Amino acid sequence: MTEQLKLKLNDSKATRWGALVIVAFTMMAAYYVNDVVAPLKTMLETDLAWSSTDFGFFTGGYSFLNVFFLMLIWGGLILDRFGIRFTGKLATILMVGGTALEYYAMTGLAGADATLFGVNEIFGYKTGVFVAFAGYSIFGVGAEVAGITVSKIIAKWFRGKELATAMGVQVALARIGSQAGYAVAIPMARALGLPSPVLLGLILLVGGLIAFFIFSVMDKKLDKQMEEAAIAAGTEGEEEKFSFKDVKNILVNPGFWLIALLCVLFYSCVFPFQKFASELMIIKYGINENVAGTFAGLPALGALILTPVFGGFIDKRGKSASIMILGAAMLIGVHFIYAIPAIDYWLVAIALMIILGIAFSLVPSAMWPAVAKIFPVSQLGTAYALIFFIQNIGLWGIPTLIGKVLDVYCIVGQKADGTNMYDYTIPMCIFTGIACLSLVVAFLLKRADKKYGYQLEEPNIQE
Ligand SMILES: NCCCC[C@H](NC(=O)[C@@H](N)CCCCN)C(=O)O
Repeated sequence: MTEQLKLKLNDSKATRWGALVIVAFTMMAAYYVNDVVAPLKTMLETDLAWSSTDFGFFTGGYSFLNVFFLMLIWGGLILDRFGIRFTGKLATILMVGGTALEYYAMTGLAGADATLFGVNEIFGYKTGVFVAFAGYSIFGVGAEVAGITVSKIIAKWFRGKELATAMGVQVALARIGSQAGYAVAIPMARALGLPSPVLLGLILLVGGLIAFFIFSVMDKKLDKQMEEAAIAAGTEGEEEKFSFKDVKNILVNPGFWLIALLCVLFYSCVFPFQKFASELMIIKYGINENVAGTFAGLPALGALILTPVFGGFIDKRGKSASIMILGAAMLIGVHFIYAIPAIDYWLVAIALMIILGIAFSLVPSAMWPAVAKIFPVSQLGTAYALIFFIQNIGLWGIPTLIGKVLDVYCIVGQKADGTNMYDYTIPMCIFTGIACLSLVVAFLLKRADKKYGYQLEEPNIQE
């Protein structure tokens, strides 16, 4: 009986995986909203008069507040100070509010002449574009803070259990949200109106908020059980708290900088590329608009299946550093072939998307558990927040740059409906260059692993 009483909620496999599914649903909704506007780029041009610069500005909005107002850093501090339940709810509320604003911009402020408080231009952007950007920026703060919160939740609920697999499964579930966003956006927008996919995202996020409240009840119970267990073991009050010394320790670790650099370079070649990929599919490869989004979302679909598979391999065999090198090398091949003007056969485009999906599974499944190998658990939340912060610089800068480059250097004509035709060679060369840098960093990480003994090449599960 006493043994029974000592069992904590997360000792039950069904309960801890149930908790994971609940918070993963919130993240799935977040990834859906994050990606659902990307395939609508051309429709935004025709229906709302957005230019490529407007689209790049909006897309970069996801990271704007995180980078320039250090929101991820504040989010990390709030997380460590006020805990996962408060931060998770706050982050989800921000996502709901931001998406509602984005939806309003695409309905109430649609078109070039829309005005808000009598103005039809804010900082040189159409009012509708700026408000959509503001909404997406608020959503981006919520999504990123929710991301670090969920990482910490997994570390808490799965410590000493299936930690890496749980992280892989959470990322895989998030990819379902991305793929759904890419797949439904155009057909739904055509059938029910341009902003309807965003409205669906808003509804999903409200569901995600409810899910987080349910999780909070479970987590509160777990905390109580942990306290009781700590009192019984005489270890109460020994829980490691956040300290500013941790930040210094993280920043002086070369492993941190190499992972952060690899993260920003690698992800800058994937997420921002995907935002423009639907249009690339349509213009360069002649793929039908209705399915272009589905193809652009293929990496997410591949990653959904492969991330847990590669995670399992890494758990058993190790080779994380080598796997990151392989993923970065594949990324170079993909972007380089997309950049070649003469190769415009649609099957090649799809094959490359599938290869990108494999690379997109290899690197994250090796990278995120590697962070947990380099840093002690007490520094993990802060380390993830700092890495996400640096990554967000790329997620803001690259789409902004690509949008501008498209408008300034790449317009090659106009379609019958008046929208621009773009030559994507220069943007794809930019992505190829960044991918090359990521390969260099991956090699440096492998060298640092040998030098500093991070054990990245060792399996996680010792037999
Ligand atoms: N335990 C960490 C999991 C991170 C997963 C990773 N997400 C990110 O890097 C986010 N900062 C950015 C998400 C942007 C979504 N389009 C991932 O691979 O998704």
